[in-house]
Amino acid sequence: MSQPGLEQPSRSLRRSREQPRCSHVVTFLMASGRHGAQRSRLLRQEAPGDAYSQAFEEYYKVQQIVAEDSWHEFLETLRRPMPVVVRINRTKPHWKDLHEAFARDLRWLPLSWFPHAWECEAQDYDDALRSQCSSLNKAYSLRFQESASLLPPLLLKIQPGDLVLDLCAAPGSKTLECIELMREAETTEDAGVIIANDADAERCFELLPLVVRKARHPGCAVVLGSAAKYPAQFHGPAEQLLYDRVLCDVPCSGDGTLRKRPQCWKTWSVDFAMTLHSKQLQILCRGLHLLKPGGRLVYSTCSLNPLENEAVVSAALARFGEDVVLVSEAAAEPVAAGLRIAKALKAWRVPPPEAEGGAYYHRWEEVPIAQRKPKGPICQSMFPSELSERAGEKCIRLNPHEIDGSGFFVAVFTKTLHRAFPLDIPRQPSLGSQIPWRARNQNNRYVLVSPESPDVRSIADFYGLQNVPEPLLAEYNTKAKLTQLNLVNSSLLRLLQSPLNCKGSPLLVSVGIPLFKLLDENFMTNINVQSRWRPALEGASLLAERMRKRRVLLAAEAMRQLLATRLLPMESLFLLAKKGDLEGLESCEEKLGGALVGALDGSFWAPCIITGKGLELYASTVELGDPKPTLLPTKMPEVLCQRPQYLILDKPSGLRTEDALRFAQLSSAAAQLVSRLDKETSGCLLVPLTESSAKLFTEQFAAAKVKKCYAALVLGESPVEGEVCAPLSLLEAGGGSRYKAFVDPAEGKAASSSYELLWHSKALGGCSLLLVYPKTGRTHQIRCHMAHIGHPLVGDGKYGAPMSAWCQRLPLHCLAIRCLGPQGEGSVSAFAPLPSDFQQILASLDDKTDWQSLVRERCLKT
Ligand SMILES: C[S@@+](CC[C@H](N)C(=O)[O-])C[C@H]1O[C@@H](n2cnc3c(N)ncnc32)[C@H](O)[C@@H]1O
Repeated sequence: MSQPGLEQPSRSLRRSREQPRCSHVVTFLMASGRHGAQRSRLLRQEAPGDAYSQAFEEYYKVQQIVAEDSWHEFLETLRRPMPVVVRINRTKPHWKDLHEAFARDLRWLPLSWFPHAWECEAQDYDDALRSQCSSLNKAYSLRFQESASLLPPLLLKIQPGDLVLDLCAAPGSKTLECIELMREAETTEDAGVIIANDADAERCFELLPLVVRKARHPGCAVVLGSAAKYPAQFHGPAEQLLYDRVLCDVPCSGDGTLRKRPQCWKTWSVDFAMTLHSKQLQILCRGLHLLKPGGRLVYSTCSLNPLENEAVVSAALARFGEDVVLVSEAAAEPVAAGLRIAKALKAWRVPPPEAEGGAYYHRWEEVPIAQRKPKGPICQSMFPSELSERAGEKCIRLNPHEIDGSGFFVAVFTKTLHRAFPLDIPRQPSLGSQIPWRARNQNNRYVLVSPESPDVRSIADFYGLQNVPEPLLAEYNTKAKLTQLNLVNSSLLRLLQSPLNCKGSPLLVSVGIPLFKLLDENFMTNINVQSRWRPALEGASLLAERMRKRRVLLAAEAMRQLLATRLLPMESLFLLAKKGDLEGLESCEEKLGGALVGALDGSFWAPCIITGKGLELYASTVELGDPKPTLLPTKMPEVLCQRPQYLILDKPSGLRTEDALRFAQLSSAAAQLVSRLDKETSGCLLVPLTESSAKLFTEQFAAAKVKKCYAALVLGESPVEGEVCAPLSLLEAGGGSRYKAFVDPAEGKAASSSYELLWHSKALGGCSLLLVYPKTGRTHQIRCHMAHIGHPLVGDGKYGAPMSAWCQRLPLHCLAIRCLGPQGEGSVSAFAPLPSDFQQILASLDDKTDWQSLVRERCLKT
């Protein structure tokens, strides 16, 4: 699965999927003893949007969708925010740069089973990262996609040249993923067709074409129509056109995605899923009918409900008999690469309608007539059958707590035999070279146009186009005026020309890649007709290869200016040309009209118009994106000391200890954690690089033999020196960091810290700079001990200090560390100078003191 030529991050850096990330929460809840109920309530109250539904819990407990001992973990996972997952678009020229930027950024982990997808914990996904990723998403350098939803296209196993039908495509994430997979597998540019169908007109017109065109695939068409009635098409009088791959990502109740939409807990109901079952079954059956023998169909939902999943699959198996089979080992490769899948259900029960209440039904015969379709919501196909055992064995469930994502269901079918449905005999004769969709519905606006037609010739002359790309479909507006030329591939053209049979009239919403678009009538009224055609963004790089005229190249700085200001004035064009920063202006004989503007290295093309003002950008900069997209550098630890057996890092505030470890693992895969610093605390972090040094350091930490010195800025005037001996326990708490320590004389673990006062000020309400020497290393020890003696750290809201606008980080820094080193290496020691953000806080109290020297001298003296 790895990409040749690009180094993959080491496997050792990948998070083990065997250890769910919420395991500490679960362990905590299970081991919570007498405080258990109270703490569990605490968590529930703090869950986003009060994420709780009694009906949900009752229903899924009856259905036994997870093992009893996983129930709490399952529920708690559904209440936590999800990690953010992005998939890098490998059809973009600079995708490797972006991939490497993700690899360098310690906040992101690669998804082991999907190449070039990256995952970031919700708490690390701050506003700056969100805005960067959202720009990259708009420019289609990457795509946000939940990890579970990456699976269905992968399991389609798309092959070069496949005909793919995506029956429920909007908003188009999986269509895009299919196109990317298709491109990867393609041997020629022309191969492969994907039809993106959806029944929602608004999504189909407004969203889907915009999304799928981002992939610039000439073999992609968007169709508006009901999946259950998707038309049959024919090669000849009797040979039905069948698809190699069909995706049925059906509309569903979506309760697998409650983590993403916590507001839906409130509206969750048993009845909703019941209304969807029949529609899902119809869509799946239509998909199976349109599948080629030997082809693959993937049925998927983001629902947890067996009525939408296993029941639909069992019913379809019953309808198609031996003609279709479920693929076992469908997810073998992703599983081998680390994806955790769960077995599907073999048995389930059907609930009575919510308003009726009562016991759940085991068998169809138990259902009262009034509750059976058409009077009631229940139908026979909702019940398990003798085929459910087989379905349960081969279908795949992705459980939220096992993948730390959404709940998902996937079934993969293949077909052994195609039987024509009597209704699918063609009623319409072939229309030769034309597109029969138009004959069935005049709203279908596409007509095949020859490159030799006068319209196309005049555009080709204006732009000096050698070899007009073809086949071309002309798009007409409602006034029968030609407004757009689209490039399709020959496979898509063949498919669109095949006679079709349908009662309704599906609508071709968009086809292929727009190459040229007609400018609006009100724009530049003084130019001639051919100048009114401008290159479209989607076809820009394809046209640039063939255009001999109206193709302008800009140096990087001039390109940046054009993108920033959207206009390069006429005077500056001549100046740029004189300096050699602009080429090709002379090719725009007819000065006004469309042009393509590219970076000098040819990697980036943008449609423009030359107007009386100058060169104007005619595309959204958001869609164009950054010519060389990347991520801003993240915080990295510094290496204070490196020996074969260990590293001492200077961890910046804001970086998690786990991320510092991943940095250390770049030196040695055996690096491990034997101590921690809070995310907001900076300073010395000792990381052993071998098993023997890990053992040695662990023993010393346990025996309180590791000497540490911290700088801490606390509230109030502290005594000149002192010692706090107060046993500590941990309580789960909300906010970014999950734990809170509290002094617990009865059951706490022994903890002691001594301190000395370095400096005191009455400014800003009074505060003291201390050197603190923790003898033990309990979680939040210094923060809790200082709060305990009435001097919490400045701004440390978790331990009772008010927020301080002038103190933007936790003022706690581990200055020095010392302990016994591995044999032959003497003692281990390092000093981490006060970081600049800590110094700035001190400077806002007193900008005359040399804080660095003051702290260093006192620390090293002791
Ligand atoms: C789960 S979403 C599909 C998500 C999409 N595959 C993606 O990955 O972006 C289900 C889609 O089915 C569409 N839909 C609902 N009923 C339909 C029908 N009868 N035929 C086709 N599409 C339908 C909805 O409009 C919705 O866009």
